[in-house]
Amino acid sequence: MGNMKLLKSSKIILVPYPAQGHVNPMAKLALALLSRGFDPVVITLEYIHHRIISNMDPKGKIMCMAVPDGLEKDNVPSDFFAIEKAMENHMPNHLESLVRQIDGEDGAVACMIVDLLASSAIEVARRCGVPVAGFWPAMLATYQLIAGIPDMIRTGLISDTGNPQRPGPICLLPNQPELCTGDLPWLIGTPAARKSRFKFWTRTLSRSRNLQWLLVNSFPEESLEDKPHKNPSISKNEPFVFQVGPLSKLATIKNPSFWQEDMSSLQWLDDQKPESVVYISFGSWVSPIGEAKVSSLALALEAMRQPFIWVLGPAWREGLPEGYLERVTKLGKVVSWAPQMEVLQHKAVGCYLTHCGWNSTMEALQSKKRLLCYPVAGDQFVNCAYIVEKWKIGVKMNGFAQKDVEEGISKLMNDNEMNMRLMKLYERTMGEEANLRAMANLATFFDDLSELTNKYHLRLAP
Ligand SMILES: O=c1ccn([C@@H]2O[C@H](COP(=O)(O)OP(=O)(O)O[C@H]3O[C@H](CO)[C@@H](O)[C@H](O)[C@H]3O)[C@@H](O)[C@H]2O)c(=O)[nH]1
Repeated sequence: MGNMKLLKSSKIILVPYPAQGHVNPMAKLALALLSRGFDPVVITLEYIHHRIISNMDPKGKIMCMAVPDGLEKDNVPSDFFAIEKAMENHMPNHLESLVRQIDGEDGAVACMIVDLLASSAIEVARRCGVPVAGFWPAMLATYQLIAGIPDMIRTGLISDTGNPQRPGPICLLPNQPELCTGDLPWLIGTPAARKSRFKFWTRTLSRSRNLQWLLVNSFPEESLEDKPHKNPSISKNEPFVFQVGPLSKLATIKNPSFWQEDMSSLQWLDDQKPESVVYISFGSWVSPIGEAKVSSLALALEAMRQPFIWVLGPAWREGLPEGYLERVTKLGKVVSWAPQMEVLQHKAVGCYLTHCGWNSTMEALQSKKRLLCYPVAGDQFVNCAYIVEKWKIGVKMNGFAQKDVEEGISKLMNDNEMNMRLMKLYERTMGEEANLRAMANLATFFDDLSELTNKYHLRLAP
């Protein structure tokens, strides 16, 4: 009897990193778990918990819990290092008590799924004796870049503090776009900031090395192997990779938005001509691109009489020329936060000027919209290389002078074959067959997990 009860461990704890582009795919994974009969519990830092709790879809089905973050009330960290501090110094002990409490005496937790960027939670799972899988919310190619750090140091491409020693190129796998050392995701900000980010990644890597599984939010076709596999380029002590995405297509629910979506965007779009509008958003996470660029883009759109809908948070608006918003009321719409998926699906939107965040990229593909790429930081340069060079469903912007914007839009809209490529890529990555493959990968993970958890609990049972 004891065993019977123990085998019923059905809770799966999910720990996302607290950024919109990380919480969204994790919520979709939670839904997929729910539909397989598990009870997902999403645990986030307090300040994020309060924002997503009322937007978590379907209501009441996915349990959300908070851990204290050590932040003053209403103090929302927007800075990478402030979040790192909260996740490293504050979260682990609180998370550990919470996990032990949920797990109870009979081991109710089947496993924890932890975003690799929240890697302190991997150690918590290990301390609690709970099986743990890693989650990578982006392309497998960007994970491979991080996992390749020891090799890059060994071959002298980068120093042991992550500093590029020569321009590149970096070879990932055959038939992949060529990258240069400038594309490495930790090269953001001052030399000291770059070093700290590099440290963050080496620590992430050392904690995730011995994971048994890694779930990746990308489509099986992205790499050479469709089935769950060990990373071909790296040593045997690596997790099994399960490509279970893109989760934006696999589980269709509304994103648990951190901010209120401006729904008037959709009515405004209803009044525009088909494919006439540029949607502009740089995601939730990158630092402002600077007042000069915002101003230049704003003036270019106005001079071109180019209809637009532009997501601009308060910190970004300072770059707008004086009186701009009043001047362009008919031409464009500036919002603080948009219902992005609905906007992208709207027939009035012709293309998307994007920072190339992975979720935005997948949502654009799902909506079959072409991309004007302006990568800013992190994995966005790699994503951009795939969009422009490998898949050819977008063009890269070099700047925001009127000439650049005109050239970008006209290249995009006059390329008659781009639509065809979009359709084909959509089919290959999100069509019925692709979905079945991603589901099958997810199912293999579940099988693996239940085999392990059964053994695990049987072993614990007297
Ligand atoms: O007005 C808006 C703007 C964005 N979104 C949503 O916010 C998410 C943004 O995700 P993403 O495009 O991945 O951008 P970030 O939030 O900036 O994501 C971070 O995390 C991603 C996954 O690791 C990385 O690929 C990015 O480079 C990194 O900046 C998407 O689901 C959008 O639909 C909205 O709902 N409304």
